[in-house]
Amino acid sequence: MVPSADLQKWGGVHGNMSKDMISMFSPGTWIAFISVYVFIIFLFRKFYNTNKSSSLPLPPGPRPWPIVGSMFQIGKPPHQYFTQLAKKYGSSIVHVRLGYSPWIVVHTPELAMEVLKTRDTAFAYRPPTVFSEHFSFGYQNIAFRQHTDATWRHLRKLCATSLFTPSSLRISADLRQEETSALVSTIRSAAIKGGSTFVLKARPILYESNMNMMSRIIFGKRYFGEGHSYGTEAAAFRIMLEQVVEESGKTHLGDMFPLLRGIDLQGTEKNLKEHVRPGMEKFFASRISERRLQHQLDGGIREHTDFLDTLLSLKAEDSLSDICIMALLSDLMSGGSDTGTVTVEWALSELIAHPQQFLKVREEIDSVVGQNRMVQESDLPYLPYLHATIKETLRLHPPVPLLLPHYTPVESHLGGYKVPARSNIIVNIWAIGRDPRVWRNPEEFNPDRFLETDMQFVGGKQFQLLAFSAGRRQCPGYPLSAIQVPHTLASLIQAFDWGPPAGQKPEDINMDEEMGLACYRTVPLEAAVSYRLKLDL
Ligand code: HEM
Repeated sequence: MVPSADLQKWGGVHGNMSKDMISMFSPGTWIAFISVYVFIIFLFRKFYNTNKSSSLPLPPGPRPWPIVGSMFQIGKPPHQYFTQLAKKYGSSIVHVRLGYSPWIVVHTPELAMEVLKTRDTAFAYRPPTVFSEHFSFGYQNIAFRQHTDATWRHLRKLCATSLFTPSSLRISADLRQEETSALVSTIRSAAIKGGSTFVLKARPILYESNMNMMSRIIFGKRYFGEGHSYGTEAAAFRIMLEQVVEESGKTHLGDMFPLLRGIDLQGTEKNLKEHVRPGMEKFFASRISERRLQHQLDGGIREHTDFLDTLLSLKAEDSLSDICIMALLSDLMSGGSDTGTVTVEWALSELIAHPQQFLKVREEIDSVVGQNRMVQESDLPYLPYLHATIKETLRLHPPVPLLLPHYTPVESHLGGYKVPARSNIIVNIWAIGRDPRVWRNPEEFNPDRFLETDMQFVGGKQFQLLAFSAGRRQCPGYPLSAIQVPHTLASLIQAFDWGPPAGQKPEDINMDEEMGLACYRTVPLEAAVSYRLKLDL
């Protein structure tokens, strides 16, 4: 059963009932009522509760303050805070209470396997949250729908069999190549104009390129940079993105105190309900209706050129409601936006900080592709060191370091400890990626370690390298990222020399992290960049 509905119903029922009930009874009747209620619960727990996990202890963790729990102790970024807690309590599983919400955080491949594989069915739920409810149009998307829901399985299957198949990805190969070439050409113009002292602020330009690529793959339009021609529509798109990023970073009291949900003391839910969600709905509904019109004008002969075409042309038995299509579109846009951007930004940062490894990637590309043509997606299978570099980057800097929260609506157990009902189950993949018991010299950036093993991101065989997660909730966008991220990185390394800005040394590159929609560099990357290929490429 989806727990969200229950929680909201309880909040609503309490909210509506309390006034009438209070005036109906005298204080004495109330005290008697509460005493009987507590006594019945005590008897029930003592004699009828056969749940074995109840007798287990909770995992160790900070002693929670009354009511607020450890809300005010949680440090930033949270993955580093949890890692410190695990060290402090000498335990690979810890328990932290935030308000009334229990969080169970695991820090080893073995416990990750228990969450994501062995007991996947028990822990693949998602917690109901204020943001996820509105962002997903009422839990209609993949990321926040419960895995027990048949439509969730249908949506995941659609991704695997229609959107991210090798043949559908081949269809979008040309547009990815165009966007990567546009990225190279924009940086080249800026570098030539800027001369020998040119310093590139990498993140905005990587972000715009990534968003253009995603929006073209998904609904055939680009909204950033030169050559986009959708004035107000592009503005609406950007506003929508900004709002989603801002809202996703907010703490909602209703998530930690479910009974406060209806009151919305901070007014944050009102904003989501009245501005953010309608803005998203308007934007995506317009894309759907204009495409339907286009299909009518084309007389049904339009080929499936992007995801939206595919989603609107599904057979009757597979077809989706408009609200579900909108939720899926927002899922795919947000899933693929910052994750790809930060991966390339972190990879460039590490390579600038490690010039020897940079030269190794460069030499590999030059020897396979040469310097007379741009690297293409078809070259990727012949660039093992490039892939090892991306694995090493994602080991140290997973864009989603705690995965999305998993959840259990009922009491359970994990690693020999009790897991209370309605707990968030968190897999700290950042900690696993830096654990000396799992990796030799874990803090060292050394892509060579992946040349010695055949460790893959997906496949469910190992639980050390979990940037795309595993099991039921494993990232469905992996097949796209597995092409797009290495291709973008290879193109940038092939076309440009990269180094720290004048006056800085490679070892000065700051690697501090902060959390937003993904895990970013605290100081966005700035690099000295110069073009190295022929100008007519
Ligand atoms: C470097 C790129 C990416 C990384 C590192 C990444 C990582 C992740 C992670 C860690 C999760 C959470 C899994 C869990 O909770 O166990 C996830 C979920 C998801 N990702 Fe990705 N992702 C990437 C790219 C993409 C792309 C390109 C798309 C779509 C176009 C996408 C769509 C999704 C969706 C829809 C989910 C929710 C799955 C579910 O809850 O069933 N991701 N991703």
